[in-house]
This record gives sequence, C-alpha cells and structure tokens, in this order.
Amino acid sequence: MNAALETSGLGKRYRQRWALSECTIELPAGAAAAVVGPNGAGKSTLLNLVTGLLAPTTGTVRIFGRPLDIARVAFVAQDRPLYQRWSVADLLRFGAATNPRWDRRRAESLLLAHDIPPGQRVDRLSGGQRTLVALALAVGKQADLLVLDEPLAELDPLARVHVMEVVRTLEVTVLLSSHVLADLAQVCDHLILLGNGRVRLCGTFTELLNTHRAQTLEELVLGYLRSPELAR
Ligand SMILES: Nc1ncnc2c1ncn2[C@@H]1O[C@H](COP(=O)(O)OP(=O)(O)OP(=O)(O)O)[C@@H](O)[C@H]1O
Repeated sequence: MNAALETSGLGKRYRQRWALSECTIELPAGAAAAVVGPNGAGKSTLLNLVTGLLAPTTGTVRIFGRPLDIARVAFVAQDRPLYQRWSVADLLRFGAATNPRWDRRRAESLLLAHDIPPGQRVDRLSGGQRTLVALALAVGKQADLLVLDEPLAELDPLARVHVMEVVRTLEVTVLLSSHVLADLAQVCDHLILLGNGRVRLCGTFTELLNTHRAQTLEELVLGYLRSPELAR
C-alpha cells in the first residue's frame, strides 16, 4: 500500500543556505508523526513544503502515491490565520464553497461538541477555540493528511489537552510540530527529528526507543539534541 506521505530528496534553499535538505521520509496511513527539533531546524519549512505553501528547491512530495494535491491536505498554521472579523458560520460557509468534498455535518459536530457558537466572531474566541475552529475546517475538508504547525504554542494546559484529544480521535494521518514533548508523546506514534535542516531520526516511537535504549520520548530527543552528531 502507498505511504500516506512520502518525501524524496526534499530540500529548500534560501540564497546560499539550505533550510531543509535531503529529506526522505515515509509515513504510513493513520500514523501521527511528531516533528521535533531545535529552533531553526527546518520544521516549519518541512510542513510548508508538505502542504504546498512552499515550492521545493529539490525533491518531491507524494500523498498516497500521488503528486501533492493541496485539496487532500489540511493545514493548521502556527498563527492560525483565520479571518478575524468573520463569524464561525462565515468560515464554515467559506469551507463549503471552496472544498468540493466538504462534509458539513462533521465540521459542525466538532464545533457543537466543544460549545463553539456559530455566530461568534473569530477575534472573540479564545486561542484554544480558534484552534478547534481550524480543526473543524480541516475535518470538514476531509483531508487525507492533517498538518499542524505548533498548534499548542499559546494554549493553556487544559486547552492543550483538549486539542490533543480532538487530534487523537480524528481518523486521519497527522504531522504535528511542537516543542512540548510530553504533549507529542500522548498523541503521536512516529517521530521525525530534524537538526540543522536534516532528518536525524525517523521512525516509530517504539523502534526508536528500542534502538536508542531510551525510556521516554523526552529522553530520546534530549539525548539526541545533546549529541555531537547534531553539530555536523
Ligand atoms: N523566508 C526565509 N528566508 C530565508 N531564510 C529562511 C526563511 N524561512 C526560514 N528560513 C531559515 O531556514 C531555517 C529553518 O527555518 P524553519 O522556520 O523551518 O525552522 P523551525 O524548525 O520551524 O524553527 P522554529 O522552531 O524556531 O519555528 C532557519 O535557519 C531560518 O532562518
């Protein structure tokens, strides 16, 4: 069966500097991958390439064996750039008008389950509620791959748990970047560790923990980030 996400030799260069290079990864359908690495490691670059927001300098992205089609990918960006003055209902109408596979029932039921009123303006929602609206739009779009760039950054601990629970219950392949390893450990089963614009580790938590004799994701990642290998 085709991988849900497959990148081959993927790279992005800005002038002389490679933000990401030689990135070759495979993610099976239904996997939830944590994208981890120090500031500037290339996490956002990878997510922007996978969602088609950036054009690669080298390499390819395939989703379920086909060239990247942005209709099949949903992106919850770092700053959740939802139209601030629109109401939640306006956003759902926009979702319906711009996505041929729009599933109104799924989008609405996610909002209903979290008591988010359709008439509320986006700029009057809390950070956690805005993230849930972004997730509802992704669910309505029926994307095959859900990509989230630091969706937890501004959220309080309760809202973080809440958003993580929602992500965990979505039956979709997920790529999620965050610096909060404890959150990632709860929701993800794969790890993509980037350092200096390169993939340093890629695989399931289980196999990586076994290979590197680590007990937790935190131990694995911190151990690797402290290693001299990353300085290369
Ligand atoms: N538009 C750009 N022009 C030039 N350099 C860029 C641009 N975008 C990113 N970079 C550089 O590419 C590298 C990777 O950046 P990226 O934003 O992907 O890192 P990141 O891992 O997401 O970092 P953070 O954790 O701080 O969000 C950095 O050195 C960054 O300065």
